[in-house]
Amino acid sequence: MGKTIAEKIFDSHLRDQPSPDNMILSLDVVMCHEITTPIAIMDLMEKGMDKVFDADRIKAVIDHVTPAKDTKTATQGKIMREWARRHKIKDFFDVGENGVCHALFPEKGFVRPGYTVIMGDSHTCTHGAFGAFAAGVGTTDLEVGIYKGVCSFRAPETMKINIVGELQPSVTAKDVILNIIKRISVNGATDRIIEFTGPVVESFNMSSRMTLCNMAVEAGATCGICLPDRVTAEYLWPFIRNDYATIDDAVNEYRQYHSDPDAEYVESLEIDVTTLVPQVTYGYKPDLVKDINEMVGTPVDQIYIGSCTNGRIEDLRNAASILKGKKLANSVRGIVTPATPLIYRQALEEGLIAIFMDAGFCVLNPTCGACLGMSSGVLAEGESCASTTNRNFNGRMGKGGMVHLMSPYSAAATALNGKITDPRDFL
Ligand SMILES: CC(C)[C@H](C(=O)O)[C@@H](O)C(=O)O
Ligand code: SF4
Repeated sequence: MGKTIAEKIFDSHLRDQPSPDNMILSLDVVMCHEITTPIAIMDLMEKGMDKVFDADRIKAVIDHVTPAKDTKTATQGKIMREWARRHKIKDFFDVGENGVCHALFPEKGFVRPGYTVIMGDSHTCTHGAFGAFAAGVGTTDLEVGIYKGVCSFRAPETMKINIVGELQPSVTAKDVILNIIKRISVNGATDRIIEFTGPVVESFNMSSRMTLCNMAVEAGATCGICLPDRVTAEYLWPFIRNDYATIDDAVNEYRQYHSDPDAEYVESLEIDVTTLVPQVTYGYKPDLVKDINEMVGTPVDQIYIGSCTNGRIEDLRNAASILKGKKLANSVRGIVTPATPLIYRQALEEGLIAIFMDAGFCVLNPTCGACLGMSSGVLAEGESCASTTNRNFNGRMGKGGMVHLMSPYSAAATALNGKITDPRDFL
């Protein structure tokens, strides 16, 4: 019987299998940020187990609230910083070099096809865009991962979503994934891996693939995964050029991870995106999604462009293409957060930062901040935000606040009118 990509990755990393549904895998990368890792560090210290399995395989960043906003977040940063120094973790990113983990780590080339990756963060699924198995875990698993470099998973069950058709201008990966979550619901992929396949995914660059995989968890999935191909190899080329004579060699090797034609899936769906229009959420769950035309005119108070979902250069370019030479409405405030320092620099060099500033946006340093309502753009009660992020839970960006998830194109169009606006009006 054939195997899926996830089954192949599990097979190649299997250390032990105490029961059919308890597969202990070796880990290639353990990622850490300052919200969940300090708890694990403190616990390991208390148990006299302050050790890391392999300092080179640990990647750490202070990203959620940075620079620190108060004593609590400053302490979290301090614990991470001291731990990274103590264990000589060289890939540790502190103020000035730090960016949103799921944008920064791919940019550094830390994730490769066939890898196993964990992090104490639910959007770790983003890294599946590289053909890796990447899952968010709780504190106990994180501790074991840091200490021993292994993690226990259930046997993988994969749901295949084949995306076909042709996207219309200003309809993006964000609209595709919002529409998928709408169709399958927030529980549609619970405890499953979503394998995204088909010509639309193949045509996506890594940034769009990351957007797609990023929100797999919003449908309950453990991981989203794309098959690694030439696009993946080209993105990774600066990091793998010493390992392969040519890009073709890398592409050929990556083929070993592709799911076999006779692999078994728990469910297979096909989605034709040809008639898909921009999508927007309207409630407190990411599956409460409407076509944008049904939401047009809904007033908002804030626009937020950033996060691990849509804070990459492509996203800033898309938003800037609509904002260029225009001003945001008087009734709204706009915030843009390039997800990493490199993206920030690129945006500066390309003149995008000037476009945002001329439009009246506040440009922030790379951080999660307002995405999870912790800093830098928290909403007041009763306020709403047009946001390129991934979660619209009640109070997500501030108690009593409402979040409308949408693409950077839609957020930019909405900024100009102060109410939800179809970006196709600006084509
Ligand atoms: C703080 C962290 C644990 C959390 C997560 O796991 O996703 C955050 O990144 C989020 O998006 O809500
Ligand atoms: S940007 Fe938002 S969703 Fe992504 S890791 Fe940070 S808080 Fe979580």
